Amino acid sequence: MLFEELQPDLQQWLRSVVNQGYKTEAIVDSLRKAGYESSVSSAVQEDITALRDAREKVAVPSRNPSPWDSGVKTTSDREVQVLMTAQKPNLVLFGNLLSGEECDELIALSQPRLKRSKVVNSQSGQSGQHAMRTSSGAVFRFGEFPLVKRIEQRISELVDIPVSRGEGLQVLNYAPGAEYKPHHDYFDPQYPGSKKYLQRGGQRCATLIIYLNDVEAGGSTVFPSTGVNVYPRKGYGLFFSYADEQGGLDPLSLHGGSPVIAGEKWVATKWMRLRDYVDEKTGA
Ligand SMILES: O=C(O)CCC(=O)C(=O)O
Ligand SMILES: [Fe+2]
Repeated sequence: MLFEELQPDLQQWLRSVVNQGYKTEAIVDSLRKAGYESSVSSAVQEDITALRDAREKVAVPSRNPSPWDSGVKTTSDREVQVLMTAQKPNLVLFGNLLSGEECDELIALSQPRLKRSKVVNSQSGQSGQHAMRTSSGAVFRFGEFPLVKRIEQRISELVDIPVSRGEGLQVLNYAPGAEYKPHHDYFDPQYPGSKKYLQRGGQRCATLIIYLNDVEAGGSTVFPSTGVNVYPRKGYGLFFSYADEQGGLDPLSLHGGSPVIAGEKWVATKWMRLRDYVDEKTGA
């Protein structure tokens, strides 16, 4: 039985017990005790093996000493705080990444071009509106405004990924009730719709979400497979990486923007590729 065909609750439980290191026999045994038929419990054995293999292939090995050990990272124009790191998934929470004025200016620049956000259909590769992503968004071309150029340069120095490997900076706005349901930012190579995206700069390997305002309630960035939950704070940034050169992808990077309960939420997202990114419209 394919992992995707299992009940979502069962998928989540399996991920969690595999991540906690439980042995296959113990997991299957628990399923039997919980009343699952033996045909189901034996069918999930393959899924368990696949989950474990994927975990072992996880991107970005931990570096020792870590580049974040000093708790700050000084770029050519800013001293950014390193507030928290994790390895599974590999993430870093930054403070003081943007000033309050920079956040406000980015929101103002995006406002005239906000449009309902889209998602990519994994089968067809077409992008379109979907209930799983109910934000509005705007995309900037490389260095389109001096502020965008400055932020792109700062991000590149901060996470050590060349500007040329970044997709255009996106600003997203979530009204109350809007959300981005859990998803992976990488393109799963087993789906036909991923092909054309993978051709433009290779796999997506990392994401930086910059929070542009404080949200009154809700709107956290949540990683359901690990229980990590990050609340938006103006000027903070959340970086996570999930793909390596060998094709390893980290399923634990599953994440979403939880529904805004009160107020609104503004973020800027920078997605990064393994190779130089080729823009669809400009071809460069
Ligand atoms: O809004 C968020 O917290 C998540 C955004 C996100 O997942 C993305 O832009 O890829
Ligand atoms: Fe995402």
